[in-house]
Amino acid sequence: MNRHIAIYISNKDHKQDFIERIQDGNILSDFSKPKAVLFSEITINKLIQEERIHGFCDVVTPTGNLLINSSQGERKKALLNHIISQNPEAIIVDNVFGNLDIQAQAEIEQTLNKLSSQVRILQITKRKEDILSFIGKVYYLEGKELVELKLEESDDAIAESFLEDLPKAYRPVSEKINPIVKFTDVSVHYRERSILNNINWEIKKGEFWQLMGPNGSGKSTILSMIFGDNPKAFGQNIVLFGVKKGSGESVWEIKQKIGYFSSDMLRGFTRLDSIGNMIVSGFFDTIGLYKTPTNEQIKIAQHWLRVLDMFDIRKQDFLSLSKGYQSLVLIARAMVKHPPLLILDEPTNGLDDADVKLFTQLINKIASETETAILYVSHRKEAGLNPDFIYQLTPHETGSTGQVVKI
Ligand SMILES: Nc1ncnc2c1ncn2[C@@H]1O[C@H](COP(=O)(O)OP(=O)(O)OP(=O)(O)O)[C@@H](O)[C@H]1O
Repeated sequence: MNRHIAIYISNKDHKQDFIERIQDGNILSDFSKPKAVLFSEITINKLIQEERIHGFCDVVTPTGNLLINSSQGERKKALLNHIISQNPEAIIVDNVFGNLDIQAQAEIEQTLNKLSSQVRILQITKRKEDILSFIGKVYYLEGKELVELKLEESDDAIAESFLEDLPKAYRPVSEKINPIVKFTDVSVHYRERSILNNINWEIKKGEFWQLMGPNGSGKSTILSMIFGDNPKAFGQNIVLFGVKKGSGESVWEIKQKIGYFSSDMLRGFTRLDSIGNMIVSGFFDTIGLYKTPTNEQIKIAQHWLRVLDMFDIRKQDFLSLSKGYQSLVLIARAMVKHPPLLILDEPTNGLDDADVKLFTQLINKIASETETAILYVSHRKEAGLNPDFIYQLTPHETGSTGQVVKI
């Protein structure tokens, strides 16, 4: 009999609590601690905490960098190698492919496949397409009970959502701000390692781009030079919104023109705030509302609430929403000021199948109804999400080069 099982969960299932119940032996006792080891971003975040406190942790990356200075993929591969070296009886594999590039996904699937002849594997997944090939039975949660799922019989269709038009531009994107982003011969090194080599790239008004590249190829480095205050941007030929980076504009001025959403943000919000306040706070780039919004700002935020069909629950606590609905609110928060550029950094990581479909509908709507350029960074090509162009990074010894892939 096949000993390996998957549990297909949704965002309503409170994954972390569920995993803790398993680890404590309250359910599926073959996978309790210390028999089973957890392969999850939850483990990686705990290890990074350890690094912050002690300056090191037991998991060593191939580059020798601390986990905190490693790319998402490097972290995951390092954790899996560490787990294998511990010779566990069983492994709980959570969100196995999140943040991994196509090659790393294949490598990890192969490693787990090999391990599956000696080690029992319990996969926890929110995406059907991620279910590992050697899994025997798939279950879902009904309350606290596990019920077998017949994949071929399950129906994932969702209704058309977001029927109301998006609000008109708060401040229309000026004709003069074009291109929105321009990199000319941008190269980056960390110590003696070359990361980016002569990147030449332009994002024009209203364009929808996907930035792709293997783990560690420099995607986050590019984003941090646009959105963050990465010192590596200093002295480079980067023009953002018509102004050369480093010529006097503050990070705050740049952030005013960018809407940003990353799945990591879902972990960052802990304070109690209403859904409505969360959206309005996007005008001020703050978490929580400290300034009094103008009537116009309130009207636009209310319009977004209606688009999301959340007007009637606007006073409800943001944290009471499922992760998928929190993502939609945070995208509205990023868009409320109608920025020239919307950055979506691994936005679907951790979302379930139904929420990804809602996300896709909302992003397609933003792409078709606004002048905002979209920069979407992900390894996944989500079905139904249609960027105009892909900018592909290809790693070399001398740093990654980039090329535009026509779709
Ligand atoms: N502060 C730093 N010091 C040293 N090396 C760094 C630092 N920040 C990033 N790197 C290295 O630069 C490389 C590019 O990292 P980056 O996070 O930009 O890649 P990525 O394409 O976003 O990867 P992923 O898809 O895995 O998130 C990695 O090898 C990483 O280890």
